[in-house]
Amino acid sequence: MKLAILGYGKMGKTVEEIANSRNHEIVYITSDELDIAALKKADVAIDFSIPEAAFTNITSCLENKVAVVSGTTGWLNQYEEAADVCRSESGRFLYASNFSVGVNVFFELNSYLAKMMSALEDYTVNMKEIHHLEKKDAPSGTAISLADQIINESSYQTWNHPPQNDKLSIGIEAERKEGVFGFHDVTYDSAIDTISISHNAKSRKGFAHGAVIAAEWILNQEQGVYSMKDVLQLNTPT
Ligand SMILES: NC(=O)C1=CN([C@@H]2O[C@H](COP(=O)(O)OP(=O)(O)OC[C@H]3O[C@@H](n4cnc5c(N)ncnc54)[C@H](O)[C@@H]3O)[C@@H](O)[C@H]2O)C=CC1
Ligand SMILES: O=C(O)C1=N[C@H](C(=O)O)C[C@H](O)C1
Repeated sequence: MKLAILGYGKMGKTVEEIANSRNHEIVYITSDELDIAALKKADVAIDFSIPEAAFTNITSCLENKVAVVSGTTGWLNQYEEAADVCRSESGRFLYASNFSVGVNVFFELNSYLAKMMSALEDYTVNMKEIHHLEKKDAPSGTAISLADQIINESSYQTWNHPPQNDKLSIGIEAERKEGVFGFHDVTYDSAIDTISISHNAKSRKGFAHGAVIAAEWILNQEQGVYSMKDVLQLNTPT
């Protein structure tokens, strides 16, 4: 596959490593505004840039018939607009707040647990994420996905950060700490006991591996707006 890497920071460099190990050809790397002629040499672009650049990077790919996989967080207020551009350009677009296989299993577990807990009124849910000091956005995209999954399965209506004590809103705590690649915890608490599920990333390799797998997958798809659920086809309980 001919690959473009949009955003050559911590994730862009890890994607390069994984893509090389899977014998893909990297035809374009940028950490700046796109050179469209160079971009058009790629079959698929992988975007791990900054919140301010993600929307333009994604829509430029779609307008130039390059399939695009994005993991940049902090720009999702424009997600529906990007999906509309994908549809009107008959393009291929996949976004994931977290590409690691383990987190995608954790997402399924989170939805399942939320459904089970929704009838148990003695418990309140709260969430915590911890990331490295350079992270620009808070709460993390993954934490927002986890909160949205709980909202879909329960009477919670929204989330807030920093956390407030509110029966209708899920409190999300965010901590920034040297060397943490990504930690997420969902806790249900009552006067009697506590139930917690958590995921801890040991490096950035899982995120980059998932993004390259998604790029390989989207290369063989028809036009559409996709998620990691489509790629992984996890065997989830109903
Ligand atoms: N979905 C997932 O699995 C994961 C998502 N992320 C997200 O990916 C993003 C990048 O993370 P890191 O690599 O850690 O950040 P980073 O700060 O190390 O790298 C971002 C890079 O983008 C570059 N950049 C700035 N303007 C650009 C533009 N117009 N076009 C292309 N690149 C541009 C910056 O110069 C920098 O090199 C963040 O939003 C982060 O939250 C990070 C890890 C996993
Ligand atoms: O910035 C990061 O590093 C990460 N960002 C993503 C997020 O915001 O959820 C995914 C992962 O947790 C690492």
